Formats: sequence, C-alpha cells, structure tokens
Amino acid sequence: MGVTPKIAPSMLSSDFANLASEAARMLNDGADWLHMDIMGRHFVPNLTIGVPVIQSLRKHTKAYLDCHLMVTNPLDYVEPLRKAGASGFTFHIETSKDNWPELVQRIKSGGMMPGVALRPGTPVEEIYPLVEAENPVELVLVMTVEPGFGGQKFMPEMMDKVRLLRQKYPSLNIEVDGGLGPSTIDTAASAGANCIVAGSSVFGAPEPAQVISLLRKSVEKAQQTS
Ligand SMILES: O=C(CO)[C@@H](O)[C@H](O)COP(=O)(O)O
Ligand SMILES: [Fe+2]
Repeated sequence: MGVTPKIAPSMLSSDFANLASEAARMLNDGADWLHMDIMGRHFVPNLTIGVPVIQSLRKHTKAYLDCHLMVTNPLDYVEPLRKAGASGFTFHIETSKDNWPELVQRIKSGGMMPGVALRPGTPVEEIYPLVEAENPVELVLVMTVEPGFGGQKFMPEMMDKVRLLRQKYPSLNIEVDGGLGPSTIDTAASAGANCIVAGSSVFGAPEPAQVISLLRKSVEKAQQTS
C-alpha cells in the first residue's frame, strides 16, 4: 500500500481556551495532522468552531489543519478557509451532490487537499464518481459515528465501506472518524484505513503520546501484512 499513516487528533476534544498550546502538545506527542471539526447547527445538531478559529490557530502553528466541514453550504467556506490557512478541506457528499465538481476544483485551486466525507447511512458507491473524476478528491472520510459530537461509540459495520474503498483504490487516503482508540484501531487499520482521527481517546489518555504511537503502529502493521 502506498499510503502513509496519518494520525489526526480531533481538536474538538481539546481545551478550546488553550487551543494553541493543545495543538503544540499534540504535535509534540507525535500527531501528523490536527483534525478541525467545523460544525453548523443545520447539518448536525451542534455548533463548534469556524473560520476565525482556524485563522487564529494558523498564527501559532505550521501544522497540517485537516478541516472537516459539517455545514450545509461548504462552497461558501472555500475562500474564507483558504485565507485562514486550512490545509485539507473535507466536505460531506450529502451537502454537495449537485455541485461537487466545482467544489473540488475550487478547493484545489485554493491549494488545499480536497476530501469527501460520508455519513453512516450514505452508501459508499455515492463517492466513487468523486474518486474517479478527472479532478478527483484525494481523501475519503468514512464516518464511523453519526457526525455531530465526540465521544461516541465506533460503528464496526462501517468497515465494509473501508474495505471496498481500499480494494478499489489502493493509493487513496482513507480516513476514519469517530470512536477510534486502542480498542477499535485494529479493526479500522486491517480494513485499510490510513488516516485516523481520534479525539476522546487521545485527549482523555494520561499519556496521549502512547495512544498516538499505538494508533500509528496498528496502521503500519496492517499495511505490512496486507
Ligand atoms: O467529526 C467528528 C464528530 O462529528 C469527530 O471528528 C469527533 O470529534 C471524533 O471524536 P471521538 O469520537 O474520537 O471522540
Ligand atoms: Fe471529524
């Protein structure tokens, strides 16, 4: 498999009042990416952070900011997030069935990595055209909980989607998000996920560095045996 493991702590579980130092702590503990959950109350029943927070954090770190857009109108956020310093821009297919080609093109033109996410109830076949397009997405985020909140239970039945994607697209970045931690990582890694988002399991651990290292080792081991 030609894809690199990426461990992305979800900053949703961090102390928002100390975001810059929480980000520095995660990077020091071995994180590759920082996962930023941008939620608006229409697509999900929660309200979290937006463009000003990304802009503020960017002043304190050069890290890859992996932005997960849980908003109904992601196109409106491409230019503001580019200016704010986002690195990855992952939108939900459920919000963008009609305009994803324009969205992907604008994300790429803005120098960000385009990704597409799907809710647990969305069939994986819906995102094949986005991966096979002339101007494709470079990451697929398979939600392993209903989007909206951290700290939920991992849905192992979502691994069929990950397996299908990995069989079909050996070099695609496949991200899993929701309920990942020491007890669920082997299931996700052996199905073929290489980008791992983890919030409560990392921030809730006495030694986050140990959890990050365990997540990475599980992905590396699965890649060696596949
Ligand atoms: O996008 C989401 C939730 O909608 C996630 O990124 C969560 O923030 C992950 O948190 P844990 O399940 O790992 O606690
Ligand atoms: Fe997320």
